[in-house]
Amino acid sequence: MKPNITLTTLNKLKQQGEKITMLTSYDATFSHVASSHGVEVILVGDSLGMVLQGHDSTLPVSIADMAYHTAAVKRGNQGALIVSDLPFMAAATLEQTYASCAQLMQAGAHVVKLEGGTWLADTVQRLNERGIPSCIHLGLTPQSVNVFGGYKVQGRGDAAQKLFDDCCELAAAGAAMLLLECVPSELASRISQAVEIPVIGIGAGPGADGQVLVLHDMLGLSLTGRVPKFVKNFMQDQPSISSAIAAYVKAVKDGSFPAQEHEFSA
Ligand SMILES: Nc1nc(=O)c2c([nH]1)NC[C@@H]1CN(c3ccc(C(=O)N[C@@H](CCC(=O)O)C(=O)O)cc3)CN21
Ligand SMILES: CC(C)C(=O)C(=O)O
Ligand SMILES: [Mg+2]
Repeated sequence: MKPNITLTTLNKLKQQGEKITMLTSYDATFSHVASSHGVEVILVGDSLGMVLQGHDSTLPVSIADMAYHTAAVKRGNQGALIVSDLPFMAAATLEQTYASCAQLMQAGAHVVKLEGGTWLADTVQRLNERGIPSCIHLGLTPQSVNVFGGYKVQGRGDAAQKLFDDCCELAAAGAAMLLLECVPSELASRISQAVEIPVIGIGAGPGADGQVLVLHDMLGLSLTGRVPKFVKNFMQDQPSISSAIAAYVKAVKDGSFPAQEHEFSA
């Protein structure tokens, strides 16, 4: 039996320069497969609103949905660290944030993930005091798609320094992890080198400390036929789902994923 993955494990991997692998999963069976094929972090993502529920954004997902899927993931998990998304408006006030986090942690999450910037610094500190480590998701935060006016690359031009400063401030406030989505590779590298905590990227280039993809995307399954640039179909050259997930882990570990074709420039 391998020991369970904890934040200590992830910090050690970063220090040793070994890439961290993260993959979304929403049920017991896929969590069993992912965790037993070397995926260190399972993300119960609110992307389930799109890939499981068929919505055109993540906004309709409820805290009850997230708790339900987190509980299922926990039952299949073989030692991975479970990170669960706080869905849209589940952290609008501090009281609500506590109640939402309690539901996710009691369902089986080890870490909660919140979308946002420095305005979360106080929340991060208060959650730590209450025994809840947090991962802060910055860059393209899909719950703000209506503010952005589409799923667009973030952190270009003048926005780069602001994003860098936000990441440093959240790390100093005590965030356990950062997740950067759709940002230029150079910026993600610079942030990963500047903070001590693990930085996971999706569409953030090879310089992040780890990578994440949506399970359905890397299995080549799409409802719309339009996949983001950062996605690679790992089923292409593999005979089974298990071997596709193993190939993803290997490609992240050996640095062959993400390749240049999956990156965004400044
Ligand atoms: N299946 C799935 N995969 C995901 O990665 C994902 C979800 N769902 N749902 C929640 C968010 C939404 N995400 C998205 C969706 C679209 C793009 C996209 O089309 N990006 C453009 C970049 C446009 C630009 O250049 O500014 C691309 O070409 O990839 C990116 C992230 C990531 N997340
Ligand atoms: C795309 C990843 C990072 C996510 O937040 C999700 O799956 O919900
Ligand atoms: Mg999400």
